[in-house]
Amino acid sequence: MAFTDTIHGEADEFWSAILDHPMVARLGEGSLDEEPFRYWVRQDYVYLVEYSRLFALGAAKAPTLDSMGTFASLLESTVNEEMDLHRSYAAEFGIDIADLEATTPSPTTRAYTDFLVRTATLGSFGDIVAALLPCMWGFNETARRLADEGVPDHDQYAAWVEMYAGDEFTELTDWCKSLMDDVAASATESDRERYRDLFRTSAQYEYLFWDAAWRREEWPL
Ligand SMILES: Cc1ncc(CN)c(N)n1
Repeated sequence: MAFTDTIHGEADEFWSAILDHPMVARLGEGSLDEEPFRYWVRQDYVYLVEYSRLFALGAAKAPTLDSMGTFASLLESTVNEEMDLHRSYAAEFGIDIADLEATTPSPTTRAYTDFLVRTATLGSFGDIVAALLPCMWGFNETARRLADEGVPDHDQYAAWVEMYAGDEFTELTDWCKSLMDDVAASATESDRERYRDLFRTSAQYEYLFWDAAWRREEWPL
């Protein structure tokens, strides 16, 4: 059985919990207040800077030229397309780019990105794919399920749903799933156990990232 089929049930529990979170549910309904969303935009921008390093490290460790090329284009599209969405949100909110880039990462952003970059630095190519998978699968699944209920009647939230439910992001997610399946097919049982653990950790952080935005989490001192 393909690796992503073996974790499908568990993954689904994470995506359902994320969908039920009030931050996500209200974004989908178009009723989310601007403040938590502004917080999310700032935190996600600094998250994406570190997340992009995952692609650079993935390209460096890629076992084939084909996967090296895809990691390079994922790096390019994150920095120039996905982050453009955030730059356009910032412009609409009157936040300038220097201010956006100077955002202090929250405890959750810091912990999540440290986990990703540590995994990419010390781990194998398979470890990188396992830690990356929930970032793509989770966003794509969340946005597609929200889109199934109807695109929110709110320009900024509609743009969010359209970007992450769109064909390009869906294709990249499918590619990431099949890459995970290929890597896991030739891995040992203990490698597969580690991939599962890395997948779970990133999926937990995906939930916590939404929750931190909802609570507008800050450092205590
Ligand atoms: C926290 C988080 N996870 C995933 C994605 C999708 N690249 C994102 N923008 N932010």
